[in-house]
Amino acid sequence: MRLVMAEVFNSWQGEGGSVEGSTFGRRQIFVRFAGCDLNCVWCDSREYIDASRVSRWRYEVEPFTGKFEYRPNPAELDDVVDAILRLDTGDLHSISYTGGEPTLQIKPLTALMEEMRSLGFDNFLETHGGLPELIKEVADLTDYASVDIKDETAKATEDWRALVLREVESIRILKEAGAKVYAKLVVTSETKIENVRWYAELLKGLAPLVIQPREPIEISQARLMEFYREASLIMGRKNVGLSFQVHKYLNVL
Ligand SMILES: C[S@@+](CC[C@H](N)C(=O)[O-])C[C@H]1O[C@@H](n2cnc3c(N)ncnc32)[C@H](O)[C@@H]1O
Ligand SMILES: Nc1nc2[nH]cc(C(=O)O)c2c(=O)[nH]1
Ligand code: SF4
Ligand SMILES: [Mg+2]
Repeated sequence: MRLVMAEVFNSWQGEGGSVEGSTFGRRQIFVRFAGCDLNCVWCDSREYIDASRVSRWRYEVEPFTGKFEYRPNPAELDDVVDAILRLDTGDLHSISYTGGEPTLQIKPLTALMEEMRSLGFDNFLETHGGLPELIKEVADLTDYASVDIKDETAKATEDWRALVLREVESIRILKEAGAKVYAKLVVTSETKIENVRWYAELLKGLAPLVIQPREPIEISQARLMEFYREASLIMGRKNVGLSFQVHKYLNVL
């Protein structure tokens, strides 16, 4: 089976903060799929959005060396499994499937999640959650999931409100399948407080929320904490947390 890959590397999870279901600070192997159907203005993986332009993929040869080997796309699934197992440092919390959007290549994603689970690994799905019908196909294979809520200011797609509703549906599907799920909202200085209230109402009683400033950070602390407070008043003070892309500050992948 073939798939269009971006990269495979070993690092620790830099996002998710401390809410229930977060894998922040845990050692993972990141399997980044190429291709995305959205176009968030602040996407830090932009070079992988158009899969037709990702002619080769890379895998780290030794953790934290930044040394990679390159292979042409499409990748053979077995080669991706080999790259993951070669990077197994014996202390892995889980395997992170990210991208681009991993659910767009649902067949190879499913096969990979099945294979890694059969080898005794937990599966962490990092998804924009905009494709609930595809989420259904991997929900039973998902142990942990981070599902984005794409704020209006992400400009991810035309009908952003419909996207948010699909993301909430994906969270529900994953929860019902037994996964530990949290929602991640990337905010900017332009994010509207009334939208934060709307997201919080949708998530109340469903899943905890992390609020993650868009990097590079341009939102004020005051504004960030205003969003935090509004969400907490609606969702409950134990169900909201902050998340920062900590790996970027420590210059690790
Ligand atoms: C690159 S995306 C890939 C997974 C999936 N397509 C998604 O958007 O959730 C992984 C995570 O990085 C976050 N992210 C990407 N660029 C960011 C930025 N500039 N600032 C903050 N978070 C960012 C996304 O919101 C998402 O939670
Ligand atoms: N260390 C580290 N943590 C991450 N959390 C989410 C990431 C992503 O790009 O999916 C990511 C990433 O790229 N690196
Ligand atoms: S959905 Fe994820 S990969 Fe796609 S553009 Fe947005 S942040 Fe980037
Ligand atoms: Mg990243």
